[in-house]
Amino acid sequence: MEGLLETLNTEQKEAVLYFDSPLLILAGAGSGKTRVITYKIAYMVKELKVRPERILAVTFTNKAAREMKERVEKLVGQEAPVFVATFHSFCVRLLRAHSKRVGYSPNFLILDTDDKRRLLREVIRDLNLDPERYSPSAIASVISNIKNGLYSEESMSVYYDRIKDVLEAYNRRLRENNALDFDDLLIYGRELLKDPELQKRYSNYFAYVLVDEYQDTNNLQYEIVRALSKEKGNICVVGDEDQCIYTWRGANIENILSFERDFPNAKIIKLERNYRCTKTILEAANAVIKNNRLRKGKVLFTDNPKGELIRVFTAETDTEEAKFVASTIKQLIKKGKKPSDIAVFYRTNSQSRVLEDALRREGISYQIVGGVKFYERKEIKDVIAYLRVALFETDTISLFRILNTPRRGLGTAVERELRAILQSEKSNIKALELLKERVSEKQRRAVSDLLSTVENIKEKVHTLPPYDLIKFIVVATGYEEFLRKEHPEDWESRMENVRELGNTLQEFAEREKLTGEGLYLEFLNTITLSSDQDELKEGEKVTLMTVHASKGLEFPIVFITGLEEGLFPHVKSLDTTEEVEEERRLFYVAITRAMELLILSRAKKRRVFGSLKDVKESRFLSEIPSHLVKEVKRKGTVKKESPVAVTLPKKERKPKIVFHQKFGKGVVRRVEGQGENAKVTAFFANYGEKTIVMKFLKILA
Ligand SMILES: Nc1ncnc2c1ncn2[C@@H]1O[C@H](COP(=O)(O)OP(=O)(O)OP(=O)(O)O)[C@@H](O)[C@H]1O
Ligand SMILES: [Mg+2]
Repeated sequence: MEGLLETLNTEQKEAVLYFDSPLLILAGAGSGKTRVITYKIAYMVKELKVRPERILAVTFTNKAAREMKERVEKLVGQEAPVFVATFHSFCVRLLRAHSKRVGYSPNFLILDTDDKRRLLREVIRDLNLDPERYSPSAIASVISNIKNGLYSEESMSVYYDRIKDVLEAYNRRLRENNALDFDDLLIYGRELLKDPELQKRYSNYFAYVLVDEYQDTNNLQYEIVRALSKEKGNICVVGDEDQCIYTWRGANIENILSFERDFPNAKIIKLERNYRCTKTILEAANAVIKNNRLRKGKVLFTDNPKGELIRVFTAETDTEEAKFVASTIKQLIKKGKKPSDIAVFYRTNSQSRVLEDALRREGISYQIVGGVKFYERKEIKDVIAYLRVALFETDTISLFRILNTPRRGLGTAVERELRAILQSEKSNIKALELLKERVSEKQRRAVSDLLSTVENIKEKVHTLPPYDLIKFIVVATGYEEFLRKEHPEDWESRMENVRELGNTLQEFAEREKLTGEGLYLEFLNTITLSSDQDELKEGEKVTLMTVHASKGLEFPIVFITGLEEGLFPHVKSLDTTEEVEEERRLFYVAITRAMELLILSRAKKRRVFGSLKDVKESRFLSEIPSHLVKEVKRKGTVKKESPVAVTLPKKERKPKIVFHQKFGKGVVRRVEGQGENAKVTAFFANYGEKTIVMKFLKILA
C-alpha cells in the first residue's frame, strides 16, 4: 500500500487519507478525481480493514461502475466484492429488498425507454386521444420531468393539466403490471429511505459513501446520498462544475453548494494538476471554458509535454467530413496507432450514420456507443419479450408484444379480447387459456401454439444452455421466416443479431456463473439498466459516441465532428446564456477526453431532412487560440467522382480475398452482378459461407 500512495500527488494523498469530516473534491478534468475515489476505497479495505461490501461507491454509468470495480480489485486483490453501483442499480437493490413497503412485489419489472413508449401509446389509444397531438415520446419526457420535479410550479400546472389523464392511467398501468420506469426507481428508492428505520439501517450499514461525477446528480439522487450519510458524515463526493452536462435531466450545480450547507464542517480539497492532456489540449480547454460566466473558476495546469497542434478540418459537406475522419483514422492506424485508442464524438446520434458508412467503406472496425443500442433493436426486443413473458407472470407489456409477432392471425380484435380478460386475470398464462375460449377455431390453434411455446420456454430455462434456448425460441416461433418476410433487405443481419444475443447470454452465464431462472433475471436486469456507455467492449475498434456518453473516459486521439452553429452548440440550446453555457461545458468535456491528439472538423453544408443546407462555423472554434491550431488542407483538388470513370469501367477484377466488418477475412467463392451491389459469396473462417453485398466488403486481394 505504501507504494500505491506514492503514485499520488500531495493533494490526492491528502484526499485519500482524510476521514475527519465529509469531503468534497472539486477539481478540473483529468486531475485524478476518479483515481482518488478508487485509491480511497482500496485504502479503506487494505489499511483500515473496512469490509468491502460496506463501502458504497456510486458512479454515473454501469460501465464506469464496472471499470472502477476492476481498478479497485487490481489494487486490493479480489478478496471481496466492493459495492460499486449506479444510482439506479442501488435503488433496484433497495427496492428488491423492501418493495412491499411501496406496494410492489419483489420481482417487479423495470421498463426501459422503448417499453415506456409502447405503454404510453396504448394508454393514449385507450383514452381515445389524438396520437398526433399526444406523441408518446414527447409525453414520455414530460412525465419524466414531472416525476423528477423539474417544472416550476407555474409551468407544472400547465403541463400537468394537459396530461393528467395520461399520467394517471400510465401510473395505474405500471402498478397493475408490477412495473417501474427509470424515474420510479429513484423516486421509490428515495421514498424507502424516508422511513427512519430503513434510513438508520442503511446509513449504519454503509461505513462510507463515495460519489463520482457529483456535478451531475439531480435532487433525488442528492437526497439519497444525504439520507445514507447525514448522521455519520462518512462521505466523499468528487465533481467538476465545468463538466455539468445534465441540467436538462435535472442535474443541479447547486448541489455542490448545498453540500457545503448541509455538511457545514465539510472539507474541500482542490486538485489542480491535470495528468491526462498535453499542454496544447489543456490550454485550448481552459481558453474555451473561460467564456462561461456561471462557474467558480479554477486553474488547471499540466506537466505533460506540449504535444501536437490541434488539427482543424473544414469540409464542403458532411459526407466529405466523414471521409476525412475515416481516411485520417486509416493513416493513423497505418502509422501504428491502435484503433481502440481513437474515438470519434458527435453532438447528436443521427450524425453517426454518415460516419459509419465512411468507416465501413475504409474497412475500419468500429463500435457505436448509444444510438440504436443493441438491446433496443426490434428483433432483440422481440426475442427478449418471449423470455420475459415466460419469466414474469404479469408482464403484459411483453405479452402484447409477442401476441402477433411473428404474425399468427391474432390481430387487434383478439388483442382487445385479451385486454378485457386481463382486467380481472393477472396471470399471462391463465389469460391466454381464457383467450382460447373467446376466439375463432383457427385463432384458438394459434393461441394454443403460443401458450405451449411460452410453457416450453419456462421449462427449458432450467434445462437448456442459454444459446440453445434462444435457438429454441427462434425455431418454435418461426421467427427466422418472419424476419425473412418482413425485412427482406436485412433479415440476415437481424438474424445475426439474434444469434449474437445467444452468444451474449452464454458469455454472461459463464462470467457470472449463473444458471436457470436466476441467470435470466439477472441478465434482464443488467440490460434494462445498461446505459449509453455500456456497450463499450474492449478491443481493436474505433469508438463512436455522443459527447454526453464520453464523460469520464479518455482516449489518446479524439475527433470532435460537426462543429457548426445549430449543431454544436445545438439549435435547441441557443435561446439563453445558460443553455449556451451548458453546450460550452459539453465542448469542454469533449476536448478534455483527448490525451495526445485532438482533431476538430466541420462541414459547410449538411444534410438536414434530406436536403443540403448551408451551415456556419461553430462559435466554439474561434474560442480556441489560433496559435494552438493547425488547419488541415483538403487533399489535392480531387473533383467530384469523374463521370468518365463511371461510364468507362475498367474490366472489373474478381476479388479473391475480402474483408467484412464483422466476419473478418473471407475467401471469395462466387460473385453475382457488378459494381457495389454485386453479391459476393465468401467463406469466413469463424462464420462459414455468407453472401454479402459488395459495398459492405473491402477487397484485400
Ligand atoms: N498522481 C498521478 N500520477 C499519474 N497519473 C495520474 C495521477 N493522477 C491521475 N492520473 C491519471 O490521469 C488520468 C485522469 O485521471 P482521472 O480519470 O482520475 O481524472 P478525473 O479527474 O476523474 O477526470 P474527469 O474529470 O474527466 O472524470 C488517468 O489516466 C489517471 O490514471
Ligand atoms: Mg473521473
